[in-house]
Amino acid sequence: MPTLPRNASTVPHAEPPSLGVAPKPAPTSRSHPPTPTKGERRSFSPSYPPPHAQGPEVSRAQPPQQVGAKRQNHHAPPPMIQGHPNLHVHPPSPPPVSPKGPSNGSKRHGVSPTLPPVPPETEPKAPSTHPIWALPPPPPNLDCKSLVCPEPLTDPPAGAPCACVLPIKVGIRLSVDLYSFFPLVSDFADEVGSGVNMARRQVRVMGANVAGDQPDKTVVLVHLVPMHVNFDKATALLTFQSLWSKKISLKPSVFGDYEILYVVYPGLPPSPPSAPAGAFGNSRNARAMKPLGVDVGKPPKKVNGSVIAIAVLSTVIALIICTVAAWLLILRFRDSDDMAQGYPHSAIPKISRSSGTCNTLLAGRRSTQSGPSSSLGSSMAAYTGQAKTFKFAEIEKATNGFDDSSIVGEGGFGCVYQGTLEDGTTVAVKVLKRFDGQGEREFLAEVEMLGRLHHRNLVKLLGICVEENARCLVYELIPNGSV
Ligand SMILES: Nc1ncnc2c1ncn2[C@@H]1O[C@H](COP(=O)(O)OP(=O)(O)OP(=O)(O)O)[C@@H](O)[C@H]1O
Repeated sequence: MPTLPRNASTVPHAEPPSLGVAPKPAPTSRSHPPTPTKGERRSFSPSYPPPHAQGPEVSRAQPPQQVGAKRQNHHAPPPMIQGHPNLHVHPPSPPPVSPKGPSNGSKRHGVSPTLPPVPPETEPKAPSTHPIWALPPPPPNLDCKSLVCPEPLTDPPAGAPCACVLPIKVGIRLSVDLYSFFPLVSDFADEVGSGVNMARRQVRVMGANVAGDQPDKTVVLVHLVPMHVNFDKATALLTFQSLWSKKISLKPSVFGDYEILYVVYPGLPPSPPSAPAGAFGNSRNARAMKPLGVDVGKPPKKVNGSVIAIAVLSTVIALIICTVAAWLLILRFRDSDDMAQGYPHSAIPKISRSSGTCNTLLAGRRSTQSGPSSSLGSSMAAYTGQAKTFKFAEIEKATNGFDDSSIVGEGGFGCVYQGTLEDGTTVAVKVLKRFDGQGEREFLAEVEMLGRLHHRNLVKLLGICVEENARCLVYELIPNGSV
């Protein structure tokens, strides 16, 4: 941003170039608005609406940071170089080197671009910075004649209550030279006002200057004045955003491309803002700025909900598949184990005698098939004792269908039933309750032992019953007592 002179000491005491208009002494009274010559009015004064109408208001230029007690009044002195109260406003000298040249302005306004520059006064040497050229003041607000507003306050816009107001200060760099800008002040104020949604009378073009070392550009100082004492926070922020997001539609064909330099108001973010995207692009300094800090890398990416759902679903399905596979394996091993024992698990019906204390596992299969089971086949085939092999049906009939009333006792082998064979022989029938390897071994051991041993103190084994799902030992019945 070009350096704008803050006070008279920074302003060169240079005689503005002569434009063929004789300087006039500055009026000293507020009641004397500037009376530029015909040529001046045509060339450099923005058009103003009537004092109380909506329209642009232009007053003395003040640099954005200037804080002082300078009086700003509606009847400002005629345009002058800031700090030179006795000098009339003259249009700035043509830029020393301008691609466009002052021909635009002169063509438009009849000002000769070839006017020879007037040598500067002998006093201080002009600094490299250009002075702010104050623009003609706005028409007086007749309602607030006695109002005196110290910096940074300023007079209210026409139609507003008579109270000093605090303006938003805006710096804008236009891609037109200073000569070309002055006659466009009114249009410029119109477009700024519409860009920030403010009434025309709230926009004051305070001054303009050549943009530093860019003679073909112009820095314009604009005050946006509130209708009341202050802008509310929302309005100020909205204006701030509108400006930085370049919502002002300045005609490129007239003003060229423009650049916001600063927007200053209490409570607003610093200028240029850092939050909005592209805001740095408006600042040459900010472009190269990079905040110091630790690069912690990219923040973790937010996980999509559908991804989580898919992951959970996949896990559940995998768990189900594993469970089913494990269950099938278990079943397979159990079946193979049963097969190894000769008893297909599914083929062993369980008959639970709920009544009585004897929990007997019986073969429920009422098969007519007789003969040893597959697992005992070889062992029973080797049995050469005198015990008879009974059919299951015979044992079942003898015990009245293994009726609970026939139970005479229960041991480790199983339940013992008493029964009567067809030939009238009373017998005690032990029914094997364990259909596992141990039960089978016990069964065989007892059969082997009792088949070979005969003693008066040993109960006599009359026979056995070995069918697919039944293992029974048939003894002579010992009446009246425990054996
Ligand atoms: N031949 C039999 N005559 C009458 N009752 C019997 C006969 N054999 C067994 N019992 C009855 O059945 C009960 C259990 O007999 P079992 O031989 O099974 O008993 P245990 O010898 O105690 O058992 P384990 O089979 O563990 O040796 C006996 O206490 C008896 O009351």
